[in-house]
Amino acid sequence: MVTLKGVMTPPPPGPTVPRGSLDAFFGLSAHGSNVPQEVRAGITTFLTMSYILFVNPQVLSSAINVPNAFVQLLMATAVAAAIGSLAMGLVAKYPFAQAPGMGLNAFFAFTVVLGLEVPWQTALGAVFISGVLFVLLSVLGARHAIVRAIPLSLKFAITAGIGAFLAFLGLRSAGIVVNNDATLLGLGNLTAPSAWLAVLGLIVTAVLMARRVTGAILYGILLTTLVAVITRVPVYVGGAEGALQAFPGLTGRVLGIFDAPVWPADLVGQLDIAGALGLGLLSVVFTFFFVDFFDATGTLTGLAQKTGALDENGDMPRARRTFAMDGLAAMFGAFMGTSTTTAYIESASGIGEGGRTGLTAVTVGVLFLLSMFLWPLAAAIPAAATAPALILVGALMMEGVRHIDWDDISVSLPAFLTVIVMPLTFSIANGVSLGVIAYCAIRALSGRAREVSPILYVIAALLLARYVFLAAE
Ligand SMILES: Nc1ncnc2[nH]cnc12
Repeated sequence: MVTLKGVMTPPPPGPTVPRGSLDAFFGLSAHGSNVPQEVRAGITTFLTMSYILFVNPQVLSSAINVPNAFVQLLMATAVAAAIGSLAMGLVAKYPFAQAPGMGLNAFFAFTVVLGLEVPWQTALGAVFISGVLFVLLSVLGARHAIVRAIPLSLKFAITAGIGAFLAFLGLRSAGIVVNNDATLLGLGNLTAPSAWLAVLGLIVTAVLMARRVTGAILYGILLTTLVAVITRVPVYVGGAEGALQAFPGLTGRVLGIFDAPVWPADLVGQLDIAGALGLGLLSVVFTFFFVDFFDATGTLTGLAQKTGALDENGDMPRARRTFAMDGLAAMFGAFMGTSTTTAYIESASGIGEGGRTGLTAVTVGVLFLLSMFLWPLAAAIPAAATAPALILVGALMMEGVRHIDWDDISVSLPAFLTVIVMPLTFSIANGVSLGVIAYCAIRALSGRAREVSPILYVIAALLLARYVFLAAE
């Protein structure tokens, strides 16, 4: 059995008397934090997730046909991320930022719109309905009951799996791990600019962290960006010259870093909820809901664990509100014209930087709003500069696996599957699913059926049914 004894992070020492209204609202000193620390954490999280401003429009514009689709989608992404992060910071008061999720956007574009030929407006309606379901389950407490039924060993494994997934995202975005037709994955060309920049950033950031420099991750990102800009290596989308034209922020013209926001008028309010309620779309709505549910459950539990916020039972304070904010963000994002907005695992980088309260998420929200003006500057941060943060945070999130009982195969195999399946299938939801199914199956068939919560059996059966159903489609 895994216990939380000796695992919980004790509250950091520090003053506990609120020193101002910001302090009182967010509980800064109670969490051993302060305004500069939270703002620094917010900037770090924003920088590690700012890629979504460009990647989400890239993915969605293949399915959403409106004039000037890329820029309109960029604005919709920025507003959805801003409102989602502000809501999380102000209502749930956790340092968790939100944005349109990877994976969910690809499912939206390639499977639902291009594959099933569902109009994009109807697909947005399906995202909205899945958000409503999510909020209802959260507020009614059903989601909480499900999370409570998940054993602690799997919760640690979920955090570690997300860490592995994050590291994989970083290694992949830097071109250190690449596609290989024979082996699926292989080592990239380490002398390519993106790869060597990321390796440089990784070493510099790790050394700064080893020397306990506060702000190590943020300095690592900024330093790597500076090297990229000074050396003008082709690490931006479209190569060096393409990047200089596409992102005027790189040309050195001070005014070039600003650009006027464009209101995404062709996207806002275009969702077709009535169309999505049709019976034929039930499985699409269910899939959006299911993936978001387990994605968010994994992400939020992992992040809460990382902030040291879980109580002695492994439960998260203010869970209903927190999850409701995730569902609400999905609803609002669909209204803006983007696929499911959800809590971001990249928030772990800001937490690693000391972010403990909602002020971190509020900072991220404000930066997303500013990025509607400053998006050319945000574009100056190459993926190679944020990759080291993802890899390092991934390493930090592995820490919990030491509390898993590796001598008990009924605990270790499900935990191991949870960890390994997330990066290998590019999905948090798949990792959680296979872990839960394996846990129930092994316990039930090895004479320990009663040690598992009945709720977990029901979930495992539903998850299994979903895989069978998917395979039959
Ligand atoms: N779907 C997702 N869930 C959590 N964090 C993410 N970061 C990028 N995509 C994500």
